[in-house]
Amino acid sequence: MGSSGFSWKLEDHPKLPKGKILAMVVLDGWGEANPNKYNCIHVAETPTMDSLKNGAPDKWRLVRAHGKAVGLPTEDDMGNSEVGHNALGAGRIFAQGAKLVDLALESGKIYDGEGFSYIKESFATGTLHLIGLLSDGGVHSRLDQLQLLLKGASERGAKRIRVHILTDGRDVLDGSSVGFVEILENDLSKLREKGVDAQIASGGGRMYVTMDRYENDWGVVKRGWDAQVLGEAPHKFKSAVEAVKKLREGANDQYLPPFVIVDESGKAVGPVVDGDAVVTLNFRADRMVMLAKALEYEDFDKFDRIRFPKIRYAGMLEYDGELKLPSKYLVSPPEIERTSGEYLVHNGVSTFACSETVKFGHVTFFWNGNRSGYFNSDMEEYVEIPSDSGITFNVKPKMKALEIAEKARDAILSRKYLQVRVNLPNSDMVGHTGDIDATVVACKAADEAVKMILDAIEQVGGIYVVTADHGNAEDMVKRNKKGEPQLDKNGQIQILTSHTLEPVPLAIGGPGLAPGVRFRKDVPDGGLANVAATVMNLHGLVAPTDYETTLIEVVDN
Ligand SMILES: O=C(O)[C@H](O)COP(=O)(O)O
Ligand SMILES: [Mn+2]
Ligand SMILES: [Mn+2]
Repeated sequence: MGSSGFSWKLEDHPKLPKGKILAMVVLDGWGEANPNKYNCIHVAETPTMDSLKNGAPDKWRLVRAHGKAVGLPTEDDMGNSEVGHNALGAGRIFAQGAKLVDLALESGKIYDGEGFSYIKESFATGTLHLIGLLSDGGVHSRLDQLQLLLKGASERGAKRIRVHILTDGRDVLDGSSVGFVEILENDLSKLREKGVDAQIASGGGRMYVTMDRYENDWGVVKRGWDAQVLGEAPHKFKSAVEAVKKLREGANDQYLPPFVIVDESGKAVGPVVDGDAVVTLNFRADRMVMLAKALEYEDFDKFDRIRFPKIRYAGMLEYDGELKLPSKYLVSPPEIERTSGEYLVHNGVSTFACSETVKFGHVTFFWNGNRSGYFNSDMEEYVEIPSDSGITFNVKPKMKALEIAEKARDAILSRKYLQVRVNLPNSDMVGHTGDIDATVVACKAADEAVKMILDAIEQVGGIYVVTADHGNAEDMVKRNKKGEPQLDKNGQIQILTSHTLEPVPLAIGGPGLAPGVRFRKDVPDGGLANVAATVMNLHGLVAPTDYETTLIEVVDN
């Protein structure tokens, strides 16, 4: 015990044994909603998940996975992977990036911080570049925060501003990009009236330009770099509204090719040059870390940057607490410390975690409170299965679910680890494409993967915990206030590519689960943050007192 009285040691649970092998399965984007034809989980054959739901009613329940339950600003905020895995892993609810940026902008504190002072040094002679996702999705960024920052920066001396937009269509409806660009253009023209030289300089669809994650495909970041920093892209336009309208003829918002805005003489209006300031607008880390590395690291070999301008760069947030990246940021991230993963290794629970690349950081980095690397490499093993790159996942909806399940199975059967944790990406990644038939295939594949893991748990006499981080595949249509599918102006239903506000299932079981364990009835509002204490109990440990309460009780039979 340290002088502060803090100790990593957790008390033994009075009734539950230690030493059981536990599988922690997170189905990404698997919510619970009314059965209908837009509910791909309902339409798909999912016998394993169905049996968990119908087999043992006191061992299956729903938990909240959106809004305030996961630290988001309002109950209208859908859940997402970052906040969902943060809550699952940390066992407490932290005000998340979206909320912290809101507060910093509202109070004006964002302008008093070290990050803003740093970029401000460039305002007198350089250009301020803002790069980020342009939508009101609230998952990675929010339009209103960009609007406030534009106003705030111009009032504080930014005389030349260039915005590099990434169109969304993933956390918001496909096709909505045009409207967001129009709003931004309107704001920029008002700034110009006030004498600020403000323009959109480049753009592209988020999944094709810049916002790759976990180093799945550096080519995506390079495409962005070329447009944003070098001012080079295959498509050149005089206006961003025109660019997006035109490029949408060939691709959805998420996949628009890169473009640059050029002046009358055909010259790009906003490459990044020595002496400029750059802010990456996204508060969420996973899809900004790669660009942050390209902007910040002197030594960098992921692609040829051609030119590495000397700039003052700040992230909206610090994106990686372990790497301290970026070194300058406008708003401090939530301090997610003492996560369950760190406690467990201190209490003898060896851990194996696995997913494929596109979700690998979810069960490691997000799970551990936005921290990369191991807590204790002797007790942890994290395995990444390479994802396919350069495709949209409706083309291969089974993704690597089988391979992930096999790795988990082998880890369970090896009896080397007391916790085997996986993320199964299918329902989320394919759900985001908006392809309903493919999403049905995806859900079935995830269900089969769950079965393989539960079978292994059966063999070793272990325990399973199956849950999800937020909804997605259970509702693939935009609905009106009455809950009916919403039609667009051509009378077509509007496909919902985004996550949802639905709760997610939580199931426990397995031969190692002590008799008498069941879900308590007195935590009806339980959310993802309650899962960590629950899992600690199932490892035979009592959770720290400041964790959200456990969802289980042990009754004498
Ligand atoms: O980044 C994405 O793919 C979406 O914006 C959110 O999905 P995730 O939160 O499930 O990663
Ligand atoms: Mn997710
Ligand atoms: Mn998702």
